[in-house]
Amino acid sequence: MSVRVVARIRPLLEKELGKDVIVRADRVDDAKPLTVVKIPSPKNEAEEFSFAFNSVYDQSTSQEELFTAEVAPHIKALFQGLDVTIFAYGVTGTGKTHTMRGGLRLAERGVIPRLLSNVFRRGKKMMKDTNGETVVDVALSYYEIYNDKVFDLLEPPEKRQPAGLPLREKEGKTFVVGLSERPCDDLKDFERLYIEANNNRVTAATKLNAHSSRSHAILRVKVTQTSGDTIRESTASAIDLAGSEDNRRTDNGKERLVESAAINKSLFVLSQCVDAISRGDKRIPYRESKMTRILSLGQNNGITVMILNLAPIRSYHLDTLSSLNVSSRAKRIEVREIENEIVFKQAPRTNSGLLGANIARQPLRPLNNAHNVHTGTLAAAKAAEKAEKPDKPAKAFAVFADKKPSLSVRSIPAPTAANTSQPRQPLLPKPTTDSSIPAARPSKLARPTQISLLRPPQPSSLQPTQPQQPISISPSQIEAMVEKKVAEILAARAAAEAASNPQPPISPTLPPPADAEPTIPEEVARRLEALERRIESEAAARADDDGGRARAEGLRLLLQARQAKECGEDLVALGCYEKALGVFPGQAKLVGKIERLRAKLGMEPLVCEGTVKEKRRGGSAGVGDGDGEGEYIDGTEADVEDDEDGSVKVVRTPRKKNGGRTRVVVTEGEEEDVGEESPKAKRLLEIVNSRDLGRIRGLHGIGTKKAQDLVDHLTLKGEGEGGKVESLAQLRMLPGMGGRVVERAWEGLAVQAV
Ligand SMILES: Nc1ncnc2c1ncn2[C@@H]1O[C@H](COP(=O)(O)OP(=O)(O)OP(=O)(O)O)[C@@H](O)[C@H]1O
Repeated sequence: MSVRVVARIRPLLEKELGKDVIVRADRVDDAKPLTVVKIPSPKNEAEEFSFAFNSVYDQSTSQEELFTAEVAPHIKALFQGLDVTIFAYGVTGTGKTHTMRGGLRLAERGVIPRLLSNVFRRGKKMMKDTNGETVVDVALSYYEIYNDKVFDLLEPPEKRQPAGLPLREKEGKTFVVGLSERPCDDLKDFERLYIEANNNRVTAATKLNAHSSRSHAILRVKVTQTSGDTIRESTASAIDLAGSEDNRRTDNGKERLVESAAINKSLFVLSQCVDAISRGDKRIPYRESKMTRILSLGQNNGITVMILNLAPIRSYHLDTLSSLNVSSRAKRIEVREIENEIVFKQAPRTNSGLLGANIARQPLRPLNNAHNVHTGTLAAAKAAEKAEKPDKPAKAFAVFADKKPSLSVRSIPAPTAANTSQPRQPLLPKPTTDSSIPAARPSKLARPTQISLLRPPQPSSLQPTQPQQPISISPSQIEAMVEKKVAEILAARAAAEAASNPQPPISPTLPPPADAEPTIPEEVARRLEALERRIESEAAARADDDGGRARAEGLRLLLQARQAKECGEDLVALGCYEKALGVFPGQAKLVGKIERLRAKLGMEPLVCEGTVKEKRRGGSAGVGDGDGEGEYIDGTEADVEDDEDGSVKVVRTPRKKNGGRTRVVVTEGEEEDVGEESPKAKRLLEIVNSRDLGRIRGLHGIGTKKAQDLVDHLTLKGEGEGGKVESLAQLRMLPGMGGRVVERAWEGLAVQAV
């Protein structure tokens, strides 16, 4: 379930030679490999955003290098029964298809043909090594998701049903019903099938890419190992996602626009899923698109590698930023899992084969090893046996999930074996908002796995409590907290010993310590250790580019809001805007957008001072949710314009005396209007309260009848009973008005005022 995220910057295409290159790969220090992507701020060239990944591949990276580093090491795991998913993500024309499929020449072949070649080679070797006792079969399925419909690419297009193939969830996995599967004996077989199938895939020329994929293509390679009466099955999925695109840049016609809307929507849902997972939301919106259902990012068992494809030039600037933001969040899913996965309660099948120099991956959870083993086999029986014993120590998956890091007993869910009917477990959050954690954080693999069992924690650098909090505490505070935690742990141990309780006081799900040494129980030690690393890396990241990160986050939210608006997802857009306001507090245009959306959705107006106070209604996501995303950008106030032309402008003004937090649009008597927007609001109310038919009729969107009704209503009521309208909210409640009418009238005033 770990997600490894790597970025690949493609070289300049011939037509791009001489263009302005703005994306570059970098390293955290000279001795380290490339792990950072740098890109200037869209507004201020002098300022650079940094995004850290598990690995970064620059323009010079060959197909072979990428494959060898990122895919080849997982083939062993595939044969150990783990599912492997590799997917390419990025804006249209950035090299996803090149990465996954590649060219026909040997050196140009992409991940997919190389994967198949390796699978066949390994399968043959296995059969040879076991003198034919183990038989390895490979079968392929290949399908596309086009306009949110699933079509089998191994079937001729004329056989397609317009509605496409349905999806079903079974045993925690998503299946395409009626998908064909073809046995495939060797590379030749594969190439024939694959080339033929690709001809069935929908592609078209757009302005940005002569052969743009208009669908998401999913190749599934099923590896079945039969050995005596045991069968082990695992699947490698290679996914070439269609690229997100800005229709303003692609000159798309009607058909392309429909495709594009479907592509953008599904990619938007994917980014929402990534966000929801990284926030630790209970509800992950997988089901909102077929692609996300199938990808099941973070829900699927096994290994997932996300390859972010990037174009290096300026014309992709905002799109590049947007995909950098999404993917760097996806990386967080992996980071959190790395921290949670070191649990060795059962004898694991080691993944030593994954210990390549480039692999910063965790040993997989032991029970993952039972994945894809058919019931009836020895391994499956063993897995089932384990699953049936809830009292057995299980994977401490929720290390960061417990709000209270006290030493209390936590019940730990029984592990999930693959291909069982376990419902999907919502992922637990890694509560950092960081989008640029230094990728050089040490791999857990590099650490001795027993260390946390035997080694007392080092108090000076551990962070003991409140893992959900953003890291904003000083080193001395950390130290004090650590001292306290360690004291607590020791006290608990002493109490337990005094009570002659042979069990460690922390968690009865853990075995007693190997000796009577005052060691910290494994789970706590592990937790502290993980926190220590997190604090180190986050502090480093924070020191590195605190403000830049916050701004990048703000921009990402604005871009996301815009995308959501385009998809008609007003509620989602509102949530994003409100969060962005947390980053760019008091920003007038942003407040205007929020107000209009709230009015449109029939919600109360925003009440805001500096950062927005949450005022949820109708499920809207608010800001200030304590995840640190609403942090004020230190030292400057950003004035952000999310223009209708799709660009996002960031204008910085000197910090104001009150901390740069402008009070804005306040209604309903909570505070008088003091923000920039207030003149408009006041002016609107003044016109309404004048009861002057002519003036009211002059308001945008208010015709003669509405104006007359309004005047009649106000005249009928005495001042105390609503004869005077005090706020926009009150105005919305009047007969014939409503959110949309008020919004339009207000918008009209805004236009006049400029
Ligand atoms: N690493 C690379 N080396 C050389 N050429 C590349 C590389 N990556 C991409 N290209 C070229 O860039 C162009 C666009 O690449 P590709 O079609 O793979 O983009 P894409 O992301 O799949 O686009 P879409 O989403 O529109 O399908 C192609 O001409 C491809 O050959």
